Amino acid sequence: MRILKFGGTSIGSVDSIRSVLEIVQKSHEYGENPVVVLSAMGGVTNLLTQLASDAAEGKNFTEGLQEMEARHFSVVKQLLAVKYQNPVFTRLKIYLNELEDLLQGIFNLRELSLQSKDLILSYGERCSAFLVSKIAEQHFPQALFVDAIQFIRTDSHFGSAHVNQPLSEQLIQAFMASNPGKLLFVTGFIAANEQGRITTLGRGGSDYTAAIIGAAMGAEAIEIWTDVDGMLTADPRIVRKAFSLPVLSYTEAMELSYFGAKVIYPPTMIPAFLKKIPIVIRNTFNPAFAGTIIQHDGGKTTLPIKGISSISDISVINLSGSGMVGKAGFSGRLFTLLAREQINVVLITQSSSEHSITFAVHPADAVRAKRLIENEFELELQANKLLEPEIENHLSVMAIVGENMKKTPGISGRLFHALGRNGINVRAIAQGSSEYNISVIIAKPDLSKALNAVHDAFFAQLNKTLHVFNVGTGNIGSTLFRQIQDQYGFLLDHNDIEIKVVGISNSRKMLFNSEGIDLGSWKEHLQQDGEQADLDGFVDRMRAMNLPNCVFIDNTASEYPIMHYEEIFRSNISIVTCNKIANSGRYSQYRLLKDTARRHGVDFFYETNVGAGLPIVRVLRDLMLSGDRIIRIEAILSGTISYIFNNFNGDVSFHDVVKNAQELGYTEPDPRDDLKGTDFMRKMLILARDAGYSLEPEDVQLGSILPDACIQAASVDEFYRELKAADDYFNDLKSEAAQGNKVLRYIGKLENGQVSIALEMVDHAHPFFALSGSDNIISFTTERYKERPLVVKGPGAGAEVTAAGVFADLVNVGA
Ligand SMILES: NC(=O)c1ccc[n+]([C@@H]2O[C@H](COP(=O)([O-])OP(=O)(O)OC[C@H]3O[C@@H](n4cnc5c(N)ncnc54)[C@H](O)[C@@H]3O)[C@@H](O)[C@H]2O)c1
Ligand SMILES: N[C@@H](CCO)C(=O)O
Ligand code: NA
Repeated sequence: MRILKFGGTSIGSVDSIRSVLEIVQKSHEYGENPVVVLSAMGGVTNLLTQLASDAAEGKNFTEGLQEMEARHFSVVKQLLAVKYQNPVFTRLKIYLNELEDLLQGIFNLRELSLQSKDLILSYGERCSAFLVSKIAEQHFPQALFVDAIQFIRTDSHFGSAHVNQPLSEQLIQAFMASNPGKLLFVTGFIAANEQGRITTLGRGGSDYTAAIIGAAMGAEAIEIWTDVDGMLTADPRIVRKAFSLPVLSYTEAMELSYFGAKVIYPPTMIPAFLKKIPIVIRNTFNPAFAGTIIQHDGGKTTLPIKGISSISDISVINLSGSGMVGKAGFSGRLFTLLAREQINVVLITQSSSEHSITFAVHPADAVRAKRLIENEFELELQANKLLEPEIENHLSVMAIVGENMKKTPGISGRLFHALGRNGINVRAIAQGSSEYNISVIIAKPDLSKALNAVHDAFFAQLNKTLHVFNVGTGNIGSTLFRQIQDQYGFLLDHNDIEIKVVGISNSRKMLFNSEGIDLGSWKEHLQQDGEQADLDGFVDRMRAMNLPNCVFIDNTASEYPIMHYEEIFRSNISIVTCNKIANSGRYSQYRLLKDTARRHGVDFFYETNVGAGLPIVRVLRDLMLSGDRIIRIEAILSGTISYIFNNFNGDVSFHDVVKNAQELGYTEPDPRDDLKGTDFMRKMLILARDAGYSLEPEDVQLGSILPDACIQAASVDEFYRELKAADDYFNDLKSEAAQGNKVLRYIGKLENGQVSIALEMVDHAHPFFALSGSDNIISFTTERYKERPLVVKGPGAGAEVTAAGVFADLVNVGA
């Protein structure tokens, strides 16, 4: 036999009642008649509570009664054939008249006892169960309405009565034996005391009814039909990626329910737990879904934890002082006191030095708890053996739960790594020795970030989400967006990485969307919905959004974003940048940024600072980390100048080749940065620093390829005019080289801690002779690559290869 319990939302509307009957039908086809337990129609219990208190306060309750009638009558009209309607109306009318009389009595007396309130609430379940039984009777002649007051016996603790389990079981068994072959529709939540007065079972009451009947009948399962897909890994309103768990043990379900998950109320599980009857959580609105089975063991699963639960508002009380050290009985007194005063202690931690005890309570209890402690420990306080108890508010508890964590090392490591990497400070920690649960206390504003980060850390085989804030939407930025969009599905399917661009800014506008900006139409969105750009505001907003796995990408050539790098790292946000200015300014700044990133455990990736997407920064880092020593670096690292010299032949003028390079996206936004050698200087400086030399920009010996007039030009346009005027100068250079069968190459060198860059003419014997397009080349001569250097060569400029390099850095964040 199965017990099917339907909550208020499941019978809240005509459509949902239809689904309920289909579910009953299926279950009926499956085997014997199920027992159906019903709550009041959605919202009716609240309505009745309101009516009762209105009546007690002498307020008019007629309108509410009419609403109660209308809700039930409208179901009758829609779901019962006309010929069956009258007797049902009559019976409902009788209930409603009784209810009205009761309310009138309360109104007259201006008094509402718990006993009368239970009686009033009982009409919710009685009307719903009766009504649904009558609708069912049209298809199932064996349907029978049952008022559970006939067989569930409780004490007289009105409002939340205790069930007399043995007696109730006997009565239930007797009732079932005398009603064979019936399909029972039973009222949930309500019962009766020994005098036959109506009582209610408190929170989770209808689930409890189902569990009691299930236990009495040794049911094969108790199905709790609700409006969610079962127990989820986390609160889906906060963690979008939360998913339904197929199997949980009773203990796990209790731990998860204790902190937050409102799907079931743990005490209702006890009768089922004792008889090892599985409880299945199912969704009335998605009946095809299997839901969650709560059973004796947690099932076979590879998941290290089952879920993450939380309480968003909690207060912590901290007690410290020498008075507790080595004093047996101190914590006994403390917690006995709190228990006696009905203060629920959510979590306790004590350090092994025994110098302090920290415990968490609900905020409403905090001040009272502090006063109680002050009274109880007055002597200790006076003698300074105990310091004033301190209350801290605005905190949350987050707990990871699962039986698999038992005896599995590394679980807490993973938890704290995820928290630490995201800059979440842990205020207190508790782990029960049962090892089902590790709880941490954190600041309330961090809760959402913590839940998401920890969810990703434990369920990462399902994917990790990188939240990207990008400044700069020019050549590189816009190409990167296109690449991310093209690659989105692949990354998700094959690497379980999801990239959400949640903030975009250029120098005119900025736009945010924590769900991710549609990269197919970012331009239009930014144009239409963007706010006025403001870099301070952009960074502030990024921090305020407080998203997990957050990455700031700098795709500008501006010095302004760099001023924020340090505070961005301090906010535990990683940075990926193709902007070379940060690493090629003062050495102290380079050092500070690297150290800050390291101290905060976040990534600072800038592969595209040298040779665009070519692996150069990475190669140098690996050489250094593995203990190699750089003897010499020789390189051509200006894609623009490479392109120019490779295409400055025949009749074409130097001026036109430069223009071409700019059109092809090789140059810096201001091409003089390339031609003056500034861009190359920056790259050599970055390499030298990464190789261990603390050089300043002025330490680089920079030979120019431009005549002074071009360098001094006031604007880009004027620069191009000067360039045209300098045609002869460049033609002379070209023919001089050609005469010696040589080519022009702008070559950088690092040797003995010295960096120089100079224009050279090289012949075919030189390894840099044969280059084409915008190719870069770099050769590392090291202790290990001494005879033949390690060489990296390929296109070192252009939007595609650069954006691809930024993209690669991005996906490596947190790897
Ligand atoms: N082109 C290449 O091959 C290559 C290779 C490696 C690195 N890079 C680097 O890529 C970066 C971008 O180059 P690009 O060609 O895309 O430049 P671009 O001029 O096309 O785009 C620059 C973008 O930055 C934005 N911007 C400038 N200042 C800003 C500010 N203060 N706040 C917000 N946004 C701001 C602009 O609005 C624009 O959207 C440069 O740092 C360059 O050195 C380029
Ligand atoms: N402007 C740069 C882009 C690559 O950093 C170049 O020409 O090399
Ligand atoms: Na590179």
